[in-house]
Amino acid sequence: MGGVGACPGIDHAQGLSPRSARVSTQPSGGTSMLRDLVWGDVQVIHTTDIHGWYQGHQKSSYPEPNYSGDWGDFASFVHHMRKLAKKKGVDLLLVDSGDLHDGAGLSDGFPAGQVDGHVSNQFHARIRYDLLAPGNHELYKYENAYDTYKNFVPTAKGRYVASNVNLTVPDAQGRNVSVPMADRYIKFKTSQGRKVTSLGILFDFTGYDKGINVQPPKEMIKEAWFSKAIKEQPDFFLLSGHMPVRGDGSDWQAVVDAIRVVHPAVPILILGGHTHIRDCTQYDGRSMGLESGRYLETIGWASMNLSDHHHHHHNRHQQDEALEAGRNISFSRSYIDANRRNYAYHAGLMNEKKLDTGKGKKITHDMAKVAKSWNLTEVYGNTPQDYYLSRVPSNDSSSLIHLLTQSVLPTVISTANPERKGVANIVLANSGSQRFDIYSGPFTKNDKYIVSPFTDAFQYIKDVPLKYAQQIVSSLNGDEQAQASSRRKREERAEEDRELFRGGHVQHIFKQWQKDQYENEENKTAAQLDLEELDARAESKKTSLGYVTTDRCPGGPGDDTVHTAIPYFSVPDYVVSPVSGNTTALGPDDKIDVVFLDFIASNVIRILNRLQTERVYSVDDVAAYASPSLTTQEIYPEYAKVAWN
Ligand SMILES: O=c1ccn([C@@H]2O[C@H](COP(=O)(O)O)[C@@H](O)[C@H]2O)c(=O)[nH]1
Repeated sequence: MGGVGACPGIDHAQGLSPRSARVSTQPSGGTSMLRDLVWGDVQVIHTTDIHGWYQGHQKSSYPEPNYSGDWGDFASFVHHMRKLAKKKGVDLLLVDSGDLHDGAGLSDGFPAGQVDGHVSNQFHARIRYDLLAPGNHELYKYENAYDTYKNFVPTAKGRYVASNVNLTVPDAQGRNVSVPMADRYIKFKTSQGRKVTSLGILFDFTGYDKGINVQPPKEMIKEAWFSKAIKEQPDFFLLSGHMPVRGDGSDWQAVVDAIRVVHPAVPILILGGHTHIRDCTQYDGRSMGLESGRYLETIGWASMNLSDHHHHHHNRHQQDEALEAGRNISFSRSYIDANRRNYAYHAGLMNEKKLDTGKGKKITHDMAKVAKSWNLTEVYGNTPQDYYLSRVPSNDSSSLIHLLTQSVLPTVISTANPERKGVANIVLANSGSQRFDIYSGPFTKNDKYIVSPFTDAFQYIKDVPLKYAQQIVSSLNGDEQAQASSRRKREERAEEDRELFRGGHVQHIFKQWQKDQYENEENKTAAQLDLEELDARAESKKTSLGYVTTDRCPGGPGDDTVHTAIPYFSVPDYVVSPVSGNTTALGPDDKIDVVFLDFIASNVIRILNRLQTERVYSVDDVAAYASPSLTTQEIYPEYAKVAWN
């Protein structure tokens, strides 16, 4: 990695000038906080887990301005970088690793009758990619998978690769047949004439819909087509896949091993995804795997130098390969904060105004048009302050969970059933239903898809004695200390985590990553810094908040911007509102309504039956609560209309 330093040729003052109405605050620090990209003779720009965030992060509270670049800005960046690569006479490839939709308005806020992700996929397709692969979110619902297959894959012009995913589709005669979602593998030549073999591999995902099939990667490498695909020697393998580059649930090492049996030395570059983290590892001295975050916050950069050892026009023999296997390739990686300032800096432009291309501006403009016609810009109310998912303890007044349990649920849900008016209640929710911070300023329709995206309904069990009702949440959360102190329990937990992962769940992994970053930084603060530095850091902390990545790749820190880790406090899995109404008059045997999300109904019933033996609760005791029906997606809009206007 290049050191921290100003880029020659950048006009810092102008580089920081505010640009758009979208975000009035600039990204953290100045360009002196940026680390240079390292170019080799092959480089990749990588996106993964965009989840519908094509309009970028639009709030001005930190760290959001760091990720304020939208898809139009990214298109302009790619244009300049491709030009730069051409000038340098090197290869630059653009790769995506799936999960294009589910998570923001431009994918999920579509009008009735359309398919989730259809329109946002069309925006994705406006940038030419060299390689794409499917994610698990493309496969939860058959209609999304089919729409991707029918309407998105063809736009990739032979560069969408699905090595282990099949769909069942009607053939010309109307009979159902199982077919690969896209090419199993592809071979192509780069603009500098290098021969590339590519795969697109999804992790061992089990949560797919009917009509879809995913083959575990470890089975896939035994297929005859796989042997055929890797037989011929390319200049390098370029593999994309919705699978973390290492750790639980990562089968990349198995794929590398399978290739190494045939090609001990051919360079392998892997672009992964799924867990939403920034990460990098090397499988051997001639391969590297990069994972590039989530939500259009991070643009990954991977580069390698092949020319030191190996001219790509030469035919290689196995013997030469074996010789080369002992020689390492120099790789480099960076995690670019997705904003205009950083794009301009890395593209070597004088300032961010120089970034815009006609195509980029048109994409931004067209997205705004869609957002307007879908009412994504509709403002429900003005949020008075930031509310954080995990930046503060969950009993802090700036906690989103505190807001949810103490204000939103009591205001919107506790009073939602006119027939139960006057009957006290508690409202239970799983904290996992909450997905993102709420930042001060307008709370829009777009925000509802970001903050509380699920459409889980509120149900209730009536007449539960208060003394039992009040114990439900702590029972649901379990006794963690007892779990942690038991080895057997820990192993059970690992098994549970593996199953969660195969079903597609990753939230626990991302949270652990956030926690590690904060703890690393806290330890550093205590051990390495003197008081004066601590003061200076406290001052700069507010504006330099962001990811502080530690990975397994050489070359120093990978984040392209120097950041301070965001504080992290864990949140209990289940949370609850206070008992509604006048509680002073209530005794332990008085009966109240227990309201909860349908998503957690079976757990609530099980726990109630554990807490008491007076009666056996079952699904027959459960009824819809809110009338008209309100889902988790609607609670903030409803609250904003009442409390933030
Ligand atoms: O309908 C739903 C689906 C999921 N959740 C919550 O999400 C997590 C899983 O998140 P991943 O990112 O897939 O790991 C799940 O545990 C629930 O807490 C939900 O509330 N409603």
